[in-house]
Amino acid sequence: MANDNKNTTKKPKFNAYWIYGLIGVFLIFLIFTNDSDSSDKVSYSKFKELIEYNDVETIKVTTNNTVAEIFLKEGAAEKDAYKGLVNKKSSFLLMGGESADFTIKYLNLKNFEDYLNEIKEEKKLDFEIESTQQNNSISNFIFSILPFVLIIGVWIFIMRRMSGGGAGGGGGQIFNIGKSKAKLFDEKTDIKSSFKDVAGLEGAKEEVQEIVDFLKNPEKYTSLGGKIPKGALLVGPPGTGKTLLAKAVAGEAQVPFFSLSGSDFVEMFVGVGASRVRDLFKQAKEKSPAIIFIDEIDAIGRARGKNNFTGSNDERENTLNQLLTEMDGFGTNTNVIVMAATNRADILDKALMRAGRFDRQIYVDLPDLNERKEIFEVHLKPLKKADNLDTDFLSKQTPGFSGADIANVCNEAALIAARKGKKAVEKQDFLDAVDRIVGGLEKKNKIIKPEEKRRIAYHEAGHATISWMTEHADPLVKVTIVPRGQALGAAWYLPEERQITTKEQLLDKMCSLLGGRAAEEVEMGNYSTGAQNDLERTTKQASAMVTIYGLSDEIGHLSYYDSSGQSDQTFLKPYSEKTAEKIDAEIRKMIDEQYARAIQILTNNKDKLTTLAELLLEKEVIFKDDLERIFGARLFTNSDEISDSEE
Ligand SMILES: Nc1ncnc2c1ncn2[C@@H]1O[C@H](COP(=O)(O)OP(=O)(O)OP(=O)(O)O)[C@@H](O)[C@H]1O
Ligand SMILES: [Zn+2]
Repeated sequence: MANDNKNTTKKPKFNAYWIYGLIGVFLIFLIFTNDSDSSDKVSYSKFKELIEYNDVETIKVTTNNTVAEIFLKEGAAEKDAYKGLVNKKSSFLLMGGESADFTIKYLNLKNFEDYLNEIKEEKKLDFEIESTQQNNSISNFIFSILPFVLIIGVWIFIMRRMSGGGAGGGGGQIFNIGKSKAKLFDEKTDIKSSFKDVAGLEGAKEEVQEIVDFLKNPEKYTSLGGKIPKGALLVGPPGTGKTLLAKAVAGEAQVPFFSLSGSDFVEMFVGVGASRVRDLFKQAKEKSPAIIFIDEIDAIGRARGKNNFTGSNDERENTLNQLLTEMDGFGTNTNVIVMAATNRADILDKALMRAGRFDRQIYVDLPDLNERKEIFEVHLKPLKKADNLDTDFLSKQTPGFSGADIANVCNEAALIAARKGKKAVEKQDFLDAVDRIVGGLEKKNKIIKPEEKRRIAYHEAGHATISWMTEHADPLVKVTIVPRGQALGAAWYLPEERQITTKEQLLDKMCSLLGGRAAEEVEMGNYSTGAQNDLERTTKQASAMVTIYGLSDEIGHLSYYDSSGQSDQTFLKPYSEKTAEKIDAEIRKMIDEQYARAIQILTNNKDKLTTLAELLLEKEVIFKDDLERIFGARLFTNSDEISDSEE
């Protein structure tokens, strides 16, 4: 989250009365609604369980509030399994009603009725459907009227207070609930960010440059009939500068910037989220060209589940649907671009990523050594610091830190120096600040200890060495030990373009996958859990080679794969136990052989492995050039698309 909220503008002046009033009304409302179905709501699965065990006597389905009341059989409520679920009936009895043991909410009356009809015979239960609550007892009548009387009373009271307070037009504010909560940063007065303020992130900046160009000069693009991007998704760990980057785009393009968080859409009132989305886009269109920035979009963008019985996520889904509709709705001439940030792209609804929505994903990763240095330089600028301060040194002390962590270090160091009455912030203050922040980060498991870092460096160097030394492995472009998502380090490859792969190629690939663990053994003499992903991939690959592609001598030219996916259950394992044993042995043999080969290659090239690992420890990220310097030019050819990485 950006920490420079002081730029906030155009926030309506608050009149506190209506908030208190609203809370009052809401409380009253809660008290009464809770009383009128004082029995506890149970989940649908619990309900099924009750039915399953024949514990339900009658079900009373009311059609006006999608609630069904459930009455248990004599004695069932005392069962241990339902302890704590069955309610205390006192409050309801006061009002002269007969209390249900449970209630559940159902979603669709027709489906629910069908379901009940289906099980009625078997489970011997009664159910009745009543369209309105016809309860004529006087006390019930009073109790059903009273809340409304009270609500209206409070309402009148608030309105009086508000107009009495003389706040012009204050009464209208209550209706602002459906208005977007976006903070507007005006391009002329508020946005001072530019790409200069964003240190590092060269790749990401290059990608958003296109958005800047477009916002500055939309005609240039549209006149050629090109389609303009509507949305870009910034993906990366917290504090890596996603908000900063989006704001810098607005600053560079000199357009207004609407900023809000995904959770701002979600309120307790139904329909508010969707109406806020509508309002946000309306405002942005009025000011276009403009940028809308939605931080933490996962709050509304999580994958929509199947409509479950209780329909609890409806509100969030409505909000998401409205967002999708708005994004589809505005044409290319609207000149509003939506940028959103998340650190969990994997849980987002796929519909968000479809063409014409957030079809661009921009990765914003944790900074490497050099980038950290640049970030330090940005945040050191406003500080009064000692002359001999060495940013190289500082960035070496902060592996795994995000940009926000570094900003924090600088601020903390200044505070520490001030507390000591110093005239300038000194190296020791930064070290103290780092210690303090590491303490916090260690709890979050983000900090890598020096001996772990060494192991990661050797592991990655192992992958790199093998793929450089074997003919068919994909050549490397980059190796890093900067943590990235779940991975502690990674190596990127140039895959050769090929439609079919030979056995030799697959074996070389396996060998380089195993190179990480092999390097740990060669250097440290033991293994770690760090190779889990490598081993998983190797095992899957070997298994596919043996059982699917017919690439094992022992099993021969057979494939046990059924591409039609229609084979009968009994044919899932269309081989004998004996063959199964052979398959296991073949997979094991194949992997063992490649592992031994990896050990061999690394032992023969131990000096190069060491040079590479030490260089990695020093620089954290190294490129093809560095590898060439260590190993000499690679003998084998390659093409130019970057493939996936190895951890
Ligand atoms: N690359 C960077 N260059 C300079 N400062 C940075 C950088 N990355 C982060 N910062 C500092 O960290 C602060 C927080 O960053 P920002 O809010 O943009 O992170 P974020 O990725 O949006 O985080 P979150 O996911 O928590 O919202 C920024 O205001 C800035 O001071
Ligand atoms: Zn690995």
